[in-house]
Amino acid sequence: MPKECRRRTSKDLGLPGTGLGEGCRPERRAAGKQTCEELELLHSAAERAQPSGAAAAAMDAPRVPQVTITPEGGGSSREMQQEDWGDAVDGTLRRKLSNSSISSTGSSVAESEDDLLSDTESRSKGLVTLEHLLDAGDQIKPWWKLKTIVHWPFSATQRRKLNWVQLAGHKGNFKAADEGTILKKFSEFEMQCFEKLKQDVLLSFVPEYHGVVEKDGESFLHMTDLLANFDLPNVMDCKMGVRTYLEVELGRARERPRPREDLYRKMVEVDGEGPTPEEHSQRAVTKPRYMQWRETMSSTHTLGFRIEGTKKSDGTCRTDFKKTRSKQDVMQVFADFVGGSGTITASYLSRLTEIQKALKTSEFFKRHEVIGSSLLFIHDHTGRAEVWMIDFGKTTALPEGQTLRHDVPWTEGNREDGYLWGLENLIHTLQAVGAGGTGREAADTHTH
Ligand SMILES: Nc1ncnc2c1ncn2[C@@H]1O[C@H](COP(=O)(O)OP(=O)(O)OP(=O)(O)O)[C@@H](O)[C@H]1O
Ligand SMILES: O=P(O)(O)O[C@@H]1[C@H](O)[C@H](O)[C@@H](OP(=O)(O)O)[C@H](OP(=O)(O)O)[C@H]1O
Repeated sequence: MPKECRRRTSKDLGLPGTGLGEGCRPERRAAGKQTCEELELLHSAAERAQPSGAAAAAMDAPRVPQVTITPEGGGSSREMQQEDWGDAVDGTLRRKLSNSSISSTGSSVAESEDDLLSDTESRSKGLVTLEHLLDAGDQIKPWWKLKTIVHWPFSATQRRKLNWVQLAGHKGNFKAADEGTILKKFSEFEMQCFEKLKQDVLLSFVPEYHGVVEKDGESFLHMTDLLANFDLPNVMDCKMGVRTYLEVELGRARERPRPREDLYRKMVEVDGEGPTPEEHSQRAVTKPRYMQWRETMSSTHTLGFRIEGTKKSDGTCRTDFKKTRSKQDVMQVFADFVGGSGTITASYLSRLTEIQKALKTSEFFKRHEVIGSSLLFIHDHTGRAEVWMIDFGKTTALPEGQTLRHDVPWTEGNREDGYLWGLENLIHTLQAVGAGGTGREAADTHTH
């Protein structure tokens, strides 16, 4: 998601009480970022420029367009110059694209580039300790603009640190809150989604949302901790869809390629032959290039979802699924995760079927491009098993009147995300596990 959107302060949003310097990074904004309103404009403009391809074919053989972003000028990054804008068909759009910076992690491309050495280490790999953000005496300002008032009845015992499971995202994105709830770094897109979901059939499949809270000029989304009522939970995060980056990110990368050394290093760690000779020579890759490579290495392209991480009740965590691509590999991970329990598998399947049904009737889902969102699987020894939809940091509204099918191939401009197709494959995969499959015998089942 737009990182600056996540980090916006009350003052950015026209609210009283905090200074721009508190919590956010105004100097980074000034260095060429854009507002969420501008991003919405971008989406609309991109739509006008490339109307929906309305891919009619069912998604049984996903086409993955080759959208390769290569730096200009023999592979070196190029700063967009003011005079370049003169070439633009739509100068406003191009200027905004050149300034955009999008991610759902709360750290901008510029920030990541400032912080190359720590990127890999900064992503959560499982068990984390959440700090309580607020002290008992802190006053929470009502987020009046959003018509949300947050009450904060803190007691000393509730202020203890929380041992928690975070299978994806950047460390530090979450804080502990009062009992049974957590705080996630603010994202305007995610906040808007939570607000809209209040009136949607998907409401019972997303964490309960308690509004926005603010501390030291930084804003957070206050939501239910889905792990709170489990005893030594087993947790799995599956990132849904055939695509993990927004179309607008591609546009920006074309306008202003910014090869990143940290992403190059992450790529080489997994596959020394991943980078092209040019990328090897400059020791950097652009973000969409990295994201596309991640998608093809994992099951995102072949199945429409991928496993991000697992944590088991014995405390072991795994986030090394970058090369888990085939249906049999995915089945093996699931079989291990449910520990052979037919009851757990059946509960998960029943919940997934409910989610699938709700998605097919959801007005919200129809009108949003859902990118980078996950299904969070949680079960424990009591036999309780739940699946929840999380992470709407890159879920963006479509222009008025446009809808998506979510089960047809993506072609640039149609904004399809393949979420429903991925969900169907996920259900089939789990059914195969429930039928006794461990993954080893699945080589002959159909994968794409
Ligand atoms: N409401 C919740 N209750 C319990 N755990 C959660 C909740 N929301 C997120 N998590 C945990 O935190 C992890 C990261 O969540 P999320 O994807 O929302 O963060 P993010 O920073 O937006 O990640 P990314 O950078 O991958 O987009 C999840 O994998 C899950 O383990
Ligand atoms: O899983 P990996 O291999 O660690 O790669 C990260 C992953 O694809 C995240 O989804 C992405 O954040 P967004 O979804 O927020 O864009 C992040 O970009 P970032 O480095 O710009 O944060 C990548 O580094």
